Parts: sequence; structure tokens; C-alpha cells
Amino acid sequence: MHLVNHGIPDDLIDRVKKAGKAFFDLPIEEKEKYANDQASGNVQGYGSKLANNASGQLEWEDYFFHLIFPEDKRDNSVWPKTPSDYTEVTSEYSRLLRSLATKVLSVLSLGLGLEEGRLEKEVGGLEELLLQMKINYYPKCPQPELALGVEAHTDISALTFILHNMVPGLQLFHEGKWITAKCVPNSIIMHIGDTVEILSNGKYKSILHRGLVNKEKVRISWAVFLRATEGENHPQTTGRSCD
Ligand SMILES: O=C(O)CCC(=O)C(=O)O
Ligand SMILES: [Fe+2]
Repeated sequence: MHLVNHGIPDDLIDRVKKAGKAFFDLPIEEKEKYANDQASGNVQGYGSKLANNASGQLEWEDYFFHLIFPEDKRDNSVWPKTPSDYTEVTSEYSRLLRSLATKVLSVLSLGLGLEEGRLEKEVGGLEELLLQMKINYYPKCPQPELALGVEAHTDISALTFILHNMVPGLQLFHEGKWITAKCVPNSIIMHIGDTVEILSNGKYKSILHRGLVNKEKVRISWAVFLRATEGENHPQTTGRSCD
């Protein structure tokens, strides 16, 4: 769903996008300084998936992943230092997004006939909410029909909020078909994730989605995952359902 009246200033969203793009425009050796190390459990930082995965489908993306909230678990030292305003704009955006997320959880609670604070309480309460940023960078792809940016999956999150650089590519599985999400200026895309599907006994559905790549344009998306507190020990950002 596209959120249009989200209350987050357009110029702040522009700055978030500029900062993320500026990081990915750095030379590879600069980005590698932030490389994650999945094998030793350091999941935060820069990673690349331009390699064959289990199902033989190419995932054609680089990404940057880091924790935002809870604040006492945040490690700003793993966030990009270039551009210099990355931390400031990402922190401000996340603070506003967190309050938007709690409003959405209230509305969803009321929709279930529950008191408005119920879903927020179930996912951990405002100070405990887990918020994670994953910037997806999909380079131009010479043979887009042979690759996907991200394979079909649902998000483990309670809610996911997505910004992108206005290049189409996000697809949703609806009534047996893949539908490409429209690019609506100044909107934030919101998905229900597995956690809210489970907490709502399936009344709210976690949507199956994937990302396409293309020949002509780089696509960048900024996915912020709001997760239940216990999710912090499970670094995977998404729950694959088509592997
Ligand atoms: O690139 C997109 O629009 C979606 C990315 C995504 O689904 C994810 O990171 O979980
Ligand atoms: Fe996703």
C-alpha cells in the first residue's frame, strides 16, 4: 500500500535518498571497508549478492544493512561515514518513521477490534521496537530476464516501509499474478509482514513480493523493517517463502 499522508517531510526523504545513493556511488574499495561478515555473525554493513544462490536464480544486488532502534543497541560506528550527513538524516527519518509505524499499528489494532495499543505492545513497546534499515542497490543488469534483484519472499517483520528511487521493479503477487507497484511521488510503500499476519490470525496478510532488475537503470530501495523485539537475534531481514 502507498502511504501518501505520512507526515514525513519530502525534503527529508530526498536527503535520505541522496545520502544512500552517495554511499553506493563510492568506489568499491571504500564500500568494502564496511563489509559485513556473516560467517562471524557481523550482519551489519555492506554486502553483495551478485552470486548464484541455492535455487540457481541470480540475486543481482548490493545492500547495506544496519540496526536503527532500540537506540541503546545502535552502533553508529558501522553506519556509513560518507556522506557525512548519512547518520543525521537516517536518524531523523527513522525517528519519524517509528512514530508513523506506531500509528499504523494502532489503526491495525482497532481494525481487529482490539484496544489501540495492543499490537504495539505485542511487538515490544515503543522503546523496545526493533527497526532495521536495508538499502538495496540493484545495478544495471545486462540480462535482466536471467536475474532478480530480490527473489520472491515475504518479510518476517511486523511492518516494512519502503522508499525507492522512482525506478519500477517492486512486484507483488496478487490473485495469481505478479503486479508491478506504481511509482507514486513522495509516497512510502508499506507492507504487512509475517509478524502482523500471525498476530492477527491471518486477517492481515503478509504480501509475497520480489524485485526486478533492468538493463537501463540502477534501482535503489530503502526498506525499513519494524520487527518484534525477539527478532534481534535473527539477523535475516526477510522470510523466504519460495526457496
Ligand atoms: O526493492 C524493493 O522494492 C523491495 C526490497 C525487499 O523486498 C526487501 O528488502 O525485503
Ligand atoms: Fe521484502
